[in-house]
Amino acid sequence: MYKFFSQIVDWLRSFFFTREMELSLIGLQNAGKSSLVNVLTTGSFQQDMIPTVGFNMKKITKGGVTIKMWDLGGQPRFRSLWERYCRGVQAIVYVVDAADYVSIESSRTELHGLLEKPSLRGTPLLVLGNKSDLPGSLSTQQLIERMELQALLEREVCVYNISCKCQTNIDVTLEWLTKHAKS
Ligand SMILES: Nc1nc2c(ncn2[C@@H]2O[C@H](COP(=O)(O)OP(=O)(O)OP(=O)(O)O)[C@@H](O)[C@H]2O)c(=O)[nH]1
Ligand SMILES: [Mg+2]
Repeated sequence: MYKFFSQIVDWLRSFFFTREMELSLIGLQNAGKSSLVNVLTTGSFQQDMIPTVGFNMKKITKGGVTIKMWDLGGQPRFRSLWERYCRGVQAIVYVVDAADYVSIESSRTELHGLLEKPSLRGTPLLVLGNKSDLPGSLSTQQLIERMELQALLEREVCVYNISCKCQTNIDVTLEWLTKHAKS
């Protein structure tokens, strides 16, 4: 019932006060970017996902903010697209599989390589350690260390542990995003 009323309030608010933002979801294949988009747009999690080919775009309106999300493919052949789709967005959302110790180094290298691009200087970064439901997944502190996030000095950086599967910390993620909308 509460959900129903909040949807109506969102819908009414969207006519009068909607602000906008654009963000890009980046990260290695299998990190859970498209799963996050699904959870944000439909509220549901799917185990069997098809890897993203190129990119997809989805829009949601939450809390008076319309968020345009570019969901990029994480396979090596699509990573050259990342910079282009991160230019001019209000936030870069970098998703990491926090339970995959093998790929974390490659994830760190890709992130730092991307953020070196002058066109992305100063763009706020939200790092999401996904799959916190899996045993042994990295804590936020471990993620900060393994991803060398303390070395990123020229921008706002925030880190959360999330689980798309259990919908953990999806609310704080959304809150962070809507705070970064254009005023
Ligand atoms: N246990 C668990 N599995 C998850 C979670 N989020 C996503 N997955 C699984 O991880 C796999 C990859 O998810 P996707 O959302 O397709 O990953 P992606 O980052 O979009 O991958 P690409 O499109 O190839 O870049 C799927 O099997 C999902 O079911 C989570 O929070 N917990
Ligand atoms: Mg995908």
